[in-house]
Amino acid sequence: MNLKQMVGIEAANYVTDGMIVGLGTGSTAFYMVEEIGRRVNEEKLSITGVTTSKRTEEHAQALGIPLKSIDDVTHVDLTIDGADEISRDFQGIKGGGAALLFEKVVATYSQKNIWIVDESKLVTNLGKFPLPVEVIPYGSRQLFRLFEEKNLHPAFRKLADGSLLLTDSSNYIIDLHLGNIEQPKKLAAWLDSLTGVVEHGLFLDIADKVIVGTAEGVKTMNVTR
Ligand SMILES: O=C[C@H](O)[C@H](O)[C@H](O)COP(=O)(O)O
Repeated sequence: MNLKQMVGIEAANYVTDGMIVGLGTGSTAFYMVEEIGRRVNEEKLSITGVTTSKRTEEHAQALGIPLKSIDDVTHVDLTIDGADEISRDFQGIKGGGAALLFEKVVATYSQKNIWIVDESKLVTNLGKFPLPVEVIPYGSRQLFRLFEEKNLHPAFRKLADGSLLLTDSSNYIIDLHLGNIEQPKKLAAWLDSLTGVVEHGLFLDIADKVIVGTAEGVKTMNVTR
């Protein structure tokens, strides 16, 4: 079993009957969705899933997990999702799989958030992983120029064929190659203030628990704030 599978299965243990569960996106969350699907089918676990991307929606549907839109539930009990980087103070970068917007919406309305990662995602400071910024296409080149002027080293996210990636909401992603983010909250506030920016991948003060897959086994860290 690989590390992503280990943490995916471990996190699925926190799901209990009757819960409304946010289902994250990515190669780690994939294993959590698989395990929840197995429990729904084999153990008759009764839950409602709220997905964070079209990809996860298709996956969960194929496994027979009952789903509702975020707009059709009163609350979300627990969301389990991957992350691209987690700093020592449990702040994160997400969106390497372009799902940051729906992920942040579901996380925001979730009473608890668990992140599942392998140990390579744990960092001292955020920023080595390029920070995804989701922008509407109209005016996106102006934002790109602004990021260039500010030496934020922007790059439009592209598909293998060279065309611009479109998110589930038909927006573009500009990745900022920052190297090191010294003040994540300041940067997040600035990005939030920009017209045309829909969302960014700084997930601050969101995680309640981090489950890490290491060569020595699974380690669970509870976040206290
Ligand atoms: O947009 C994608 C999500 O934020 C993912 O949770 C994140 O990129 C981590 O994905 P993975 O588990 O595939 O490394």
